[in-house]
Amino acid sequence: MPEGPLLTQLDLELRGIRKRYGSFTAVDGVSLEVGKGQFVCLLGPSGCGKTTTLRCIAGLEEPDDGDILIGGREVTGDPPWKRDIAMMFQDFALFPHMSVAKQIGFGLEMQGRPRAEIEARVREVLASFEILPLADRRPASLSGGQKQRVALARAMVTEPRILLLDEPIGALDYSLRETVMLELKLLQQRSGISFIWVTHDQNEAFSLGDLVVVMNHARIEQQGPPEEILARPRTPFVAGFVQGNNVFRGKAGAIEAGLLRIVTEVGEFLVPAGAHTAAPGALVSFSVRAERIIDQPDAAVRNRVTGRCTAVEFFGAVRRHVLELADGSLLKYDQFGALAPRFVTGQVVDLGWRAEDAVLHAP
Ligand SMILES: Nc1ncnc2c1ncn2[C@@H]1O[C@H](COP(=O)(O)OP(=O)(O)OP(=O)(O)O)[C@@H](O)[C@H]1O
Repeated sequence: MPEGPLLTQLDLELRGIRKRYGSFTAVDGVSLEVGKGQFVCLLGPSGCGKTTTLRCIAGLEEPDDGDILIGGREVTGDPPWKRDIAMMFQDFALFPHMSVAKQIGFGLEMQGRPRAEIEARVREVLASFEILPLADRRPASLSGGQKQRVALARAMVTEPRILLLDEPIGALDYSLRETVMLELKLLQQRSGISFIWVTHDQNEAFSLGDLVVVMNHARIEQQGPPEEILARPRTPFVAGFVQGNNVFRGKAGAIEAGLLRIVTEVGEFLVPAGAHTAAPGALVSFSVRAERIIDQPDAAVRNRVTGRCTAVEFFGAVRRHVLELADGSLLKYDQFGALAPRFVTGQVVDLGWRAEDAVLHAP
């Protein structure tokens, strides 16, 4: 196939990557396209295959099937050092006996660059990561945040096309993470290097990623910009995994005026049918976000339920009410701002949502 302009613009392309360990399939047909300088987050629960996918991209694992292209060039059988990538691990893997300046220059030394060039480049990187005063220190004397910057500087100094990061801020104190995330995003944008960032933390993925790739059981369930994944979860797994969704399952009824009727244990609801053609009686699922729930809905609100409030929780700017429905399932209703709670534990209330606020999942 001729190499068109579109192909060469991609920093990374995975075509049907499959990796087995004995009879266990850790990655099952993963395909992904990463544009120039994109920030991609691989998100999913423990064991879903994120790290194995990253290790295949790095060349630390060889896939059983599929192709890997970096910068439009096939690299599937190449060793890591021939791939125009760098990696950063959760424990940072700094060399304990080397000064900060020395380890930042290490990759350039390995490339056999002239000494003067290495010195100049290391100073430049130390300055841009604001760690010049740490140049002569050893890793043992650095704080977690400082180690993180050194590891990142070391990974980015050779200007790889792609930086692969496995839970890179997982070891940092929670209070540090927000600042570090902001810094990392700015550094990534300035560098133009694509980041492939593995995390099980959806806050990280949604605040950093241009593209979020949600994995489950060795496969990609959904990929897209964060807004799209939040607003339009494609499967019940994605809807359930992403905070704040209420997921309902039921049987498909008729479609009228573009709305599919769904019969559940707690009532009948109308959901925009979109392009879906669910046969009557087919099992289907849909979700509605907690902030879309309406308290004391008026007659125009066609989807309605009754629930008993079991808890009122408060996180940051959101007050979440948890209600038990007739079948024992729980419904979340979020209220924004530091307003008084709408109701108290034990109270039985009517709630609803507009049909257009519900999202039908793919069959
Ligand atoms: N070398 C190996 N031999 C056998 N099984 C493995 C090997 N490496 C990974 N696995 C299995 O493959 C599956 C996917 O592992 P992977 O590390 O990719 O998951 P993950 O999504 O990164 O999880 P976590 O967030 O816990 O790191 C797991 O069930 C794991 O036990």
